[in-house]
Amino acid sequence: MPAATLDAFLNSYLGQPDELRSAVVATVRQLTQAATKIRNTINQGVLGTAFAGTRGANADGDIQKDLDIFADDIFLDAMRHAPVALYASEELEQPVLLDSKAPLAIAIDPLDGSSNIDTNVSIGTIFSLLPATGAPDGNPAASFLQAGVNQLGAGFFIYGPQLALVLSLGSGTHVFVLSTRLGTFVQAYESRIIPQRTQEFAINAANYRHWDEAVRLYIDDCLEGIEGPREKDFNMRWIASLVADCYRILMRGGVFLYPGDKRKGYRQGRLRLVYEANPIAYLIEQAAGAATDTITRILEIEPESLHQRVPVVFGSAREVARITRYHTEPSAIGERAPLFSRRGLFRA
Ligand SMILES: O=P(O)(O)OC[C@H]1O[C@](O)(COP(=O)(O)O)[C@@H](O)[C@@H]1O
Ligand SMILES: [Mg+2]
Ligand SMILES: [Mg+2]
Repeated sequence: MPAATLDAFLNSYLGQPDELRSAVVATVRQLTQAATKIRNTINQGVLGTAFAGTRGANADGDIQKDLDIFADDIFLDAMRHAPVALYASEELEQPVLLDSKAPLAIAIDPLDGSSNIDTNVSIGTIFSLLPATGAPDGNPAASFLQAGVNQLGAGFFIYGPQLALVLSLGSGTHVFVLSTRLGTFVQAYESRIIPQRTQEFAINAANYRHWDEAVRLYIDDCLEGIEGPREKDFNMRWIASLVADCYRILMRGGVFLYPGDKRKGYRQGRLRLVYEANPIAYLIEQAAGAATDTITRILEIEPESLHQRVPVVFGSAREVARITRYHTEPSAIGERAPLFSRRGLFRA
C-alpha cells in the first residue's frame, strides 16, 4: 500500500528514529519548503525577464543565470534550518560550513537545466545527502569526496507542469507530486521499476563528430533500426534538462548518454559527479536501472574534487550494459553492421 503523502512516507522511514534518519527527514522537509518557494516564484510569470538574465560564470566556468543564484540562496538559507554541517553547490566554489556538529553534508545542483529557463521547459533541483565526515585535513570538501554508494539519500525536484519530488532513501525510488489543493506532497507511485530493455535513447546528437568511436558506433546501430544489427527501430529524446530526461526514463525506460568528447573541456563530459551524476545514479539504481561512466559504476567512483565532471550513461539496465560492451569489447569497434550478425555480440 503506497503511503498517501510525503509526510507518511517520511514517518514510516523514521521507524525507530536514530540521529541520521531524523536528520535526513528534517532535511528533506526543509528542501520541500525551499522547492515550493522556488516553484511559487517561477509561477509568478517572470520567466524570460528577471530570471533568465545572466550573471557571470560559476566555479566551473558555466554561465550563471539569475535563477541559478536565486535558487542557490533559497536552498542555502533552508539548510541553515536543517541538521546540515556542510552545503556544497554547483554555484559556489567551496562548500559552506553551517554547523560543524550536524551529521549531514548536502551537495546540490540548485537549478538544473538552466539553458531551458527562457524556453519554459522543465527545470529542477538535484540533491545528494551524505554523512558529514569532518575535515581532519582542514579541507571542507572532504565530506563530498566519498563514493556515491555512501549516500544516505538522494532526489530531485522537477519544476514542470507538476512540481514533483523524486526521492530515494535507500529503499526504492518514489515520486511525490505537490497537491496545491491539499497543500502537501502526495505520493504518485510507490516505487518505480525501470524496464530492463528499451528502444529509446537520449543524447545530444549535435556532438556526433566529437564522440569517441564506441559511442558513434552504438548510436549508428540504433539509427539503423530494424535494418541494422539491433533489428528494431529506436526513438530519440533530448530535453537538455537532466531532471526531465531522468524523470521520463523513470516513467517509461530508456537510456541517457552524456559521454566525454573531443571538445575542449568535455573530455569527461559535461555533468558533475558529486551533485548530478551521483544522486541520479542512486535514484536510477534504486529503480532497478544502471548508471556508469560508460564502463565503471558511477556510485563506485571516488571523487577527486567537488566540481569534477564525469561521462554518464544511465537507464534501462540491459541497454546500459550493452553500451559498456561497445567500450570494452575491442572487436566491436570499427566493424560495421554486416559483421554483427555473424558475430552476434550485440544481439539482445
Ligand atoms: O546543452 P547540452 O550540452 O545538451 O547539455 C545539457 C545538459 O546540461 C545540463 O543543463 C547541465 O546542468 P546545469 O543546467 O545545472 O548546468 C543538464 O541538465 C543537461 O542534461
Ligand atoms: Mg545541472
Ligand atoms: Mg545547475
